[in-house]
Amino acid sequence: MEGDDKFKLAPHPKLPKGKKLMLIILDGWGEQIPDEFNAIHRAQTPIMDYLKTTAPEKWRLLKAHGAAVGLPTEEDMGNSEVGHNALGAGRIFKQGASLVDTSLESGAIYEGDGFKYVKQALPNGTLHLIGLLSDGGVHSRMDQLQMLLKGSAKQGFKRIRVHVLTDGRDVADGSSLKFVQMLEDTLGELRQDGCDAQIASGGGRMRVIMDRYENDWNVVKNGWDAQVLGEAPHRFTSCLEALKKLKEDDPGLNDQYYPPFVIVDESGKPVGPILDGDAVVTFNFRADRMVMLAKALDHEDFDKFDRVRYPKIYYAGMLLYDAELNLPTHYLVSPPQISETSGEYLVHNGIKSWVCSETVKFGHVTFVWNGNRSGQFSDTLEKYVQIPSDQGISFDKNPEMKAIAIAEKAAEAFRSGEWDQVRVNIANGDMVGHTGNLEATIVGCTATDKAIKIMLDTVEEVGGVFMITADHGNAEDMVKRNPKTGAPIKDKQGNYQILTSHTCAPVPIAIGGPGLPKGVQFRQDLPNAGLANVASTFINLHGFEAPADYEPTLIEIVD
Ligand SMILES: O=C(O)[C@H](O)COP(=O)(O)O
Ligand SMILES: [Mn+2]
Ligand SMILES: [Mn+2]
Repeated sequence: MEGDDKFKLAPHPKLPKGKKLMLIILDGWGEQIPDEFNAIHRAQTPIMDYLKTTAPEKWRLLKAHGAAVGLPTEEDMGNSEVGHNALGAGRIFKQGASLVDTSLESGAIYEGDGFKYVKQALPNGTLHLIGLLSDGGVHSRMDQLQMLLKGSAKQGFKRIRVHVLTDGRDVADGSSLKFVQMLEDTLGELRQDGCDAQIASGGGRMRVIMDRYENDWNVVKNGWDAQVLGEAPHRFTSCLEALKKLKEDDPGLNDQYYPPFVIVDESGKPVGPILDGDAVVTFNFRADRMVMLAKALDHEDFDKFDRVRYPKIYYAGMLLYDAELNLPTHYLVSPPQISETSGEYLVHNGIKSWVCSETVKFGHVTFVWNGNRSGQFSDTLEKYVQIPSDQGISFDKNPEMKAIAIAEKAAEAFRSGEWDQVRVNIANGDMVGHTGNLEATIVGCTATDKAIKIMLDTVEEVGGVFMITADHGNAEDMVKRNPKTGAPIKDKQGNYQILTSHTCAPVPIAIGGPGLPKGVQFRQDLPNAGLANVASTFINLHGFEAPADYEPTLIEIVD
């Protein structure tokens, strides 16, 4: 691995090689006003508090949303995919959301090979669109779906079926009613123009289709049964009716967790199973929660569950979801090309990395960190360790998650002296934050700080260096706010409206440890720095100059 000139980094003029670095990514941990809805503020976080207050020259904030992570607008909150891409790649790439916008606006999407393939279903095939109904901008966007629907009808599809996944995670719980109404309006317009367009099935994203990293294949099977086979435990004649009735029967039900349902006609027949000769597009641009379905749709050989029927279809993803696996084979828009990421530089310069998270974030700190690239750059210089996440429960039921287990394993790896970089992702702030359960999120954040203590104690013991940062905000704000005043918003019943989503808050970054060379501190001249500035910084701490095209380092060395 060593010796490839393209990746050879110059030694840093001042910083020595050989330092051991503990690199901790807190998922969903932003900086916000310390009020009662800030779960991080409410939690016991003595270590993070200490870092913030005792060494201001080694603590600062970073941008983690909008343009700083390649998203279309400054209103776009950050997310794990764009955050880990920026952290690992050291540069800002236009992300899927922006690329799809451009392609839809110019119409290029209909000229590409992907849509041409889908059109092979014409003249008789139905077009099925499957994806998340939301304007969260994390996995998909409502306005993109509306444009795609209209565009597809113009391209000649006379029969369209939409299989909706309700959100409540990147947007407010309960908002799915609004999105379904918007969708019905668009479908109504298409019907007026002579296109038979309808919703065919639905369900909440966490119970239907959108599992990730093979945590629970049953979630995908639920979707397959409803969307492809037209079979589900619930049958309704309209999607709005489904959402209302199911919530009446179970008032605590969150949009994320609607059970699968199919829409049937007056005779009780499902209106849109997927049949031979049909076209299917999964319209999420983000990959992680579409990969499993894409495998089920694309792979002739598939053994994760019994598909019962495997229709011969023309399937395309909105994006190529996995470039290594070439999955799916057909796609409408090319994903960002992210190469020469920090991990590749590290192995070519002999830096050994040990990387760990629990299942729900494992792919983020490995695959996404490496520019959406599967596998390791080196079998000898890297080790990726996955700790199984709890299955079948929402994370507020066990908000400590695997934080301590990850920390203990990381501490052990660090103490072994075998690894130059020990990199972990601690998931609690994000995964518990998404449940909207404030008390549980507080517990999750307390557990996170305890995990940090375990790792920093080891850094202290071994004489190493640490860097702690986060990928985007979430747990620091658990209430919807008035965008102008910032005041918490109450609903009609007088209850505060829970915020389950990420935020646009900046995230902290802290460096330290007994091994941090004297005089290293954060520069003052980069007030707008963001996550993409982190890679240069840790490359410096390993004793190398960062690649010339990376965003500038955050540190300087004062005498
Ligand atoms: O997929 C999810 O869980 C949310 O939509 C976004 O969260 P993440 O970006 O932290 O994964
Ligand atoms: Mn995240
Ligand atoms: Mn999240």
